[in-house]
Amino acid sequence: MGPYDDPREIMKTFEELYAELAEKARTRPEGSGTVAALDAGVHAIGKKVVEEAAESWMAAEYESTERTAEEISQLLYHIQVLMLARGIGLDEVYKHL
Ligand SMILES: N=c1c2ncn([C@@H]3O[C@H](COP(=O)(O)OP(=O)(O)OP(=O)(O)O)[C@@H](O)[C@H]3O)c2ncn1[C@@H]1O[C@H](COP(=O)(O)O)[C@@H](O)[C@H]1O
Repeated sequence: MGPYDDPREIMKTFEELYAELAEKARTRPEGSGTVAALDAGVHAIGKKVVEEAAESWMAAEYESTERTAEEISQLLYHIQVLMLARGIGLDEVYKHL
């Protein structure tokens, strides 16, 4: 079994994703969807957050656990993009938890 045959090998945490996205925002690599989303702005990102929240809700009501988890992962991604668009760090959110 190769290093990427086990999904646990390529999983990332919430913190790791945020660090990756912050680096994308800083270096602006060609072809990055995150950079495109940040350029589109808070209004467009906000609409994606709402869309993914609705899809998470619908999946939770009508779809499988796996599909629901996938929609939630997309919601978390778009939430992080919104945080970056507003310059909000993880700690600023965590202090309210
Ligand atoms: N985890 C994610 C992630 N989750 C969701 N998305 C985006 O959210 C979209 C999912 O939306 P939908 O399911 O509604 O799919 P869709 O309707 O076909 O998408 P759109 O037409 O709305 O673009 C995807 O097309 C991605 O654009 C993500 N985009 C990027 N990442 C990760 O972010 C990192 C940086 O990505 P880049 O900036 O693209 O390099 C990488 O590690 C990626 O894996």
